[in-house]
Amino acid sequence: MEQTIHRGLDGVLIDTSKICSIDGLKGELIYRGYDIRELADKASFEEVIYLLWNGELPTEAELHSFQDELKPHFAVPEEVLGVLRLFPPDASPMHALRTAVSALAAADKDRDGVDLANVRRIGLKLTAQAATLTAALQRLREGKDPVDPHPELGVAANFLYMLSGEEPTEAAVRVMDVALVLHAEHGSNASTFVARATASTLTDVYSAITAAIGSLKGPLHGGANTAVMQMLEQINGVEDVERFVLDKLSQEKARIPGFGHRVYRVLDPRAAILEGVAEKLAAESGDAKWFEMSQEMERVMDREMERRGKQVKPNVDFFSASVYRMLGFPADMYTPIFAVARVPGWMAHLLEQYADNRLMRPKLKYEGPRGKTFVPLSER
Ligand SMILES: CC(=O)SCCNC(=O)CCNC(=O)[C@H](O)C(C)(C)COP(=O)(O)OP(=O)(O)OC[C@H]1O[C@@H](n2cnc3c(N)ncnc32)[C@H](O)[C@@H]1OP(=O)(O)O
Ligand SMILES: O=C([O-])CC(=O)C(=O)O
Repeated sequence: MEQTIHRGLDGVLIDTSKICSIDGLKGELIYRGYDIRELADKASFEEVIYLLWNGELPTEAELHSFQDELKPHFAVPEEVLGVLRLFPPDASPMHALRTAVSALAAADKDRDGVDLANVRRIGLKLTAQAATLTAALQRLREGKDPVDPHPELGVAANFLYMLSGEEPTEAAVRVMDVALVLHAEHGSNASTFVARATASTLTDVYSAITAAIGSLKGPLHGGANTAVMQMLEQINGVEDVERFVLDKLSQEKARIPGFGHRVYRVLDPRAAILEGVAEKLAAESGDAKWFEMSQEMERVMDREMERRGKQVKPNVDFFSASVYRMLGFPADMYTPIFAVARVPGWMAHLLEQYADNRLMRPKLKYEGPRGKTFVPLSER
């Protein structure tokens, strides 16, 4: 029987889900019924985590009790901080984060349980500890000791606190919160699919999240935010953007990081929000260089893609790069920060997967040889 091949699983529905809806033609992103624009404007990261895991926004009392549940989980065992020290400074921080998250299983007696209460407990732990590990990693790369988590702060504020050792301003926490909310969830993207496929064997949460971090690292996925800043750093100001883009596009199979998306044919709504955040930060800081270069690149790409008849617009990784730059983060830390934001999204999908599991096992169309005669080793 002739079977259709969907390379890259393009357009393939693998299951039903109640978590996230994306309309790539309208540029619409919805978490559990709420438009991302409204959530980015009005909700904290913790409210969004609660929403993703429970299907409803929390009441004030529910939010406080959720925050209280999360706070004790930030501390990371000393041995796991030691895992971060194993990596040389020039290794991608995603290798260190992935390995340390995997090592967190060592200190967890109930590391294998996939009943929903245990999955949720590990979800709280990984949400808090991904932030701690990412901040600690950056401190170690700067030759400084990690800062213990603040017992009273949530994810955005604690992350900034553990980076600098100082309580962050309300404005910085708000920008961080918006970035975390925007990156928290995006349907069956590559890393979430990997998390769900891994969990579908009924293996543990640590294995699924470790696999997802490995998938997020790639330059076609979360790794693109680092690649965007590394690209901007190669360009000599706004005047040089057009030359750079045209040079790049003249190369075969060239991809400009931060542009294009498997689902969006119009502007990614998260990119539009981050563009606004970047513009505001540029005006406040007086350092508009990265924002202006990004805007010029968007203009040149719009013109060139339209000329080529392609619908390729900025994605979430494009303007997050200049936002993170203005918050003072080094380029290669952008993808670990994406992972911190995405852990709760992955966890929402693991809760859904474990609640009603079916082993994921697609097929490949075999096109190799058949009927070969085995020749003994001594005669080959
Ligand atoms: C959080 C996230 O994961 S968001 C995505 C982050 N990734 C990036 O920013 C990396 C750069 N972008 C890309 O490589 C791609 O756009 C992807 C991988 C994200 C999506 O790829 P696909 O859905 O497979 O689209 P595909 O690669 O088929 O592109 C369609 C056309 O647009 C063009 N195109 C797509 N993205 C780009 C880009 N970034 N730069 C230049 N041209 C592009 C391609 O040349 C292609 O044309 P062709 O059919 O003539 O070859
Ligand atoms: O949905 C995708 O393919 C990639 C993406 O934007 C995300 O994971 O945020």
